[in-house]
Order: sequence, then C-alpha cells, then structure tokens
Amino acid sequence: MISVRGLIVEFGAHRVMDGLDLDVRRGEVLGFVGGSGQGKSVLMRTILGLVQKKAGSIRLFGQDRDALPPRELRLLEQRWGVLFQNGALFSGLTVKQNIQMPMRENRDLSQSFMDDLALLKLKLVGLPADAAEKLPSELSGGMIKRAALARALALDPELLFLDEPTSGLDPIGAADFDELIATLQKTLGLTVFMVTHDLDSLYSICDRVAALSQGKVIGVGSLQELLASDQPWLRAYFHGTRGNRLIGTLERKPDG
Ligand SMILES: Nc1ncnc2c1ncn2[C@@H]1O[C@H](COP(=O)(O)OP(=O)(O)OP(=O)(O)O)[C@@H](O)[C@H]1O
Repeated sequence: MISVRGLIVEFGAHRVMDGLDLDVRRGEVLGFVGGSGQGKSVLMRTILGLVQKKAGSIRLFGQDRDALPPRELRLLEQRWGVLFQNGALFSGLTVKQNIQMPMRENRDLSQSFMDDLALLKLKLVGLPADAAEKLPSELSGGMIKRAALARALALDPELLFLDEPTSGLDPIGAADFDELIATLQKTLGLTVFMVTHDLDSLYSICDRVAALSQGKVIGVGSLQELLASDQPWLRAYFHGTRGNRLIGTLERKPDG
C-alpha cells in the first residue's frame, strides 16, 4: 500500500529523513515508533504530500506519487483518511459539518444523503447521534478523537493514517480507542499506518512495528522481534520500565 525508498527530507540544514525505506502491506496495522522529534509526523506528512521531500520515491497503491498528474493524485488522496494528532477539526463547524466536509469537497451528494452518511459514520466510531450538532469545543478529548476518526472515514478510505491516536486519553479511553481501531480495521478491511508512543497500542493492535532513529528505519517486524533485537536504540526504547512491563505481559501469554 505504501512503499518509501531513499527518502530525504530537510528543513534548512536540518536533515530529518536520511535515506529512509519503509513498506506498509495491504491489510496490516503498522505501528511507527521513534524518539520525540525524530521525524515520525514528518514522515507521515511527507507521504501525504504536505511536506516536500528532497529525494527518494513514495509509492501509494502501487503508484509513484511524483508521476501522477494532479487530477489522478486528487483521486488517489480520496483513498486514504487521516487522523491528525489533535484531531484538527474545524472549530467553527459542527461535528456533522466536519464529517461532511470531505464529502462536500469530493462528491456530489444531496444534503439529506450526507446527513444520513454523517450519522452512520458517527455510529461507526461509537458517538451518539446528538454529537452531530455539537461544536468541537463542546466535546471531550476522547469524543474529539472519535469525531476526527469519523471524518477520516467520510469517503470510505482503504488506508488510514493515525498520528498518535491515543495521546491525551486516559488508559481506559486509550484502550477503548485501540479496540475501535482494531474493529474498524477488521470490518472495513483497512490498512493502518499509525504513529504512536503507546506501548499498549503496539502490543494490542499492531501487526508489525517499524522504528525510526536518525532519519532511517532501524528495525521493522513483529513487536516480539523488535523486543528481542540487540540493536542499541531498540533495546533502550523497549527495555525501559514500561517496556519491561510489556515484555512481562508478553511472556505471561501462553502463545508468547
Ligand atoms: N515545518 C517544519 N519546519 C522546520 N522544522 C520542522 C518542521 N516540521 C518538523 N520539523 C522538525 O523536524 C523534526 C521532526 O519533527 P516531528 O514532528 O516529525 O517529530 P516526531 O517524531 O513526530 O516527534 P513527537 O514524537 O515529539 O511528536 C523536529 O526536529 C522538528 O523540529
């Protein structure tokens, strides 16, 4: 679904991506980890075309995004949905209007059909129908994430980008959100690229994990494989107190 080769991204003299390679396979949930400021969000934004790259190639759905004319690129962009870190809802629009924004921009649908669709998307993410008429400022943090997810699903995407979906949620809210993503991924057959710091999310919903350090992917595989790696950065990242607790949990699982 995504294939990145030799990616270089710089901001002035600061090289953030330094020859990065990464593949995301159809139907998987790929967790993307890395230290703070290493460039996880930059990679996501570069894949989405929001940040310019200096060199390298990015293929999406088998197509080189540099080779696509603008019209085809626009069609391609409708095949993915994005949940930004803080939700990025339009503060002056209701939840319903936020969800309908991508439909309005990319489809020619009647208002009543879009109203039905918005309610369906709300239900899909576990929000009550009366959330439709609320402004983002009237929602809790967890509800904002769900509303933003409903908007990301507005055009029935095949690919979902999530930037730290559980950040700012309490542990129960985070676990519920993980479960929601896992359910949606299975029922809708989604491929998910998820930037996260949340070890619980990596453990509970990711099929594979890729780790970023110094502008490159330094490890990719199942969580168990990364936990067993001798690579110094991976050891430091996963074998802190919280990581060791996670390893304890994995070791207690009969199928390991
Ligand atoms: N528009 C920009 N202009 C200049 N520098 C930028 C820009 N966007 C990001 N950076 C820099 O790129 C680096 C990577 O930032 P990024 O937000 O991708 O990190 P991250 O790994 O997602 O961090 P965190 O886990 O803290 O969210 C940082 O040093 C940041 O300051």
